[in-house]
Amino acid sequence: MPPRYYTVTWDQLHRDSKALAWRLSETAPAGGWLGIVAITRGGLIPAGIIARELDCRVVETVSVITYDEEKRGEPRIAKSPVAAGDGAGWLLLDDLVDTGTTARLVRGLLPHAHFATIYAKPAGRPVVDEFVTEVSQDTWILFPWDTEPQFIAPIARSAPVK
Ligand SMILES: O=P(O)(O)OC[C@H]1O[C@H](OP(=O)(O)OP(=O)(O)O)[C@H](O)[C@@H]1O
Ligand SMILES: O=c1[nH]c(=O)c2nc[nH]c2[nH]1
Ligand SMILES: [Mg+2]
Repeated sequence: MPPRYYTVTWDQLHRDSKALAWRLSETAPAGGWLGIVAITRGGLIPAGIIARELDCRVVETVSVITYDEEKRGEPRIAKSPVAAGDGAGWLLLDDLVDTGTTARLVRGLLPHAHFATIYAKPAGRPVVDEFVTEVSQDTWILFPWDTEPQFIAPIARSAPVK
C-alpha cells in the first residue's frame, strides 16, 4: 500500500476540472472538439464538468478495468469507444494517469485523440498530452466518490507530545 494519501474534495475536483477546461479551450482545434471520450468510471465526472465548460454535447465512453481498489491487474476493455473513430479531433479524458497502463491501452484504440487527465504521477506523465496537478508515484489519490467525511482524533491525542 502506498504510504501517502492525497485527498481530493468535490470542490477541489471541480476547480481542477475547470482549470483543465480553460487550457483545453485554448488547445481545441478550429471549430472545437468533435466530442469527448470519457474513460470510465473515473473520467466520467471530470468529463461532465469539462463538457459543460466547453459546451460539448457529444460524449462517448471507453470502459477499462485495471484496478480492484488499490490492486492493479491486467487491463481489460469492457466497452469500446465506437463513435470516436481513430480519435482525430476528439478529447480523451480520465481522472488520473498512474503507471500509464490504462492510458497506453486506450491510446492504442484512439491514437489521434488529445489525451488529458486532471492528475498525473511521474510514470504515466509521458503518456498524456496535458494534466493539471502532479503527485509523487507513492501517493494514492483519494477521490470524493471513494470517501466520506469522518471523525479524526485531535492532534494532541494522536501524536506524542514533545
Ligand atoms: O495509469 P494506471 O496505472 O492505469 O491507473 C490509472 C487508472 O486507474 C483508475 O481506474 P480504475 O481501473 O481503478 O477503474 P475506475 O476508473 O472504474 O475506478 C483511474 O481512474 C485510471 O483510469
Ligand atoms: O482512486 C485512485 N487513486 C489512485 O491514485 C490511483 N492510481 C491508479 N488508480 C487509482 N485510483
Ligand atoms: Mg479509471
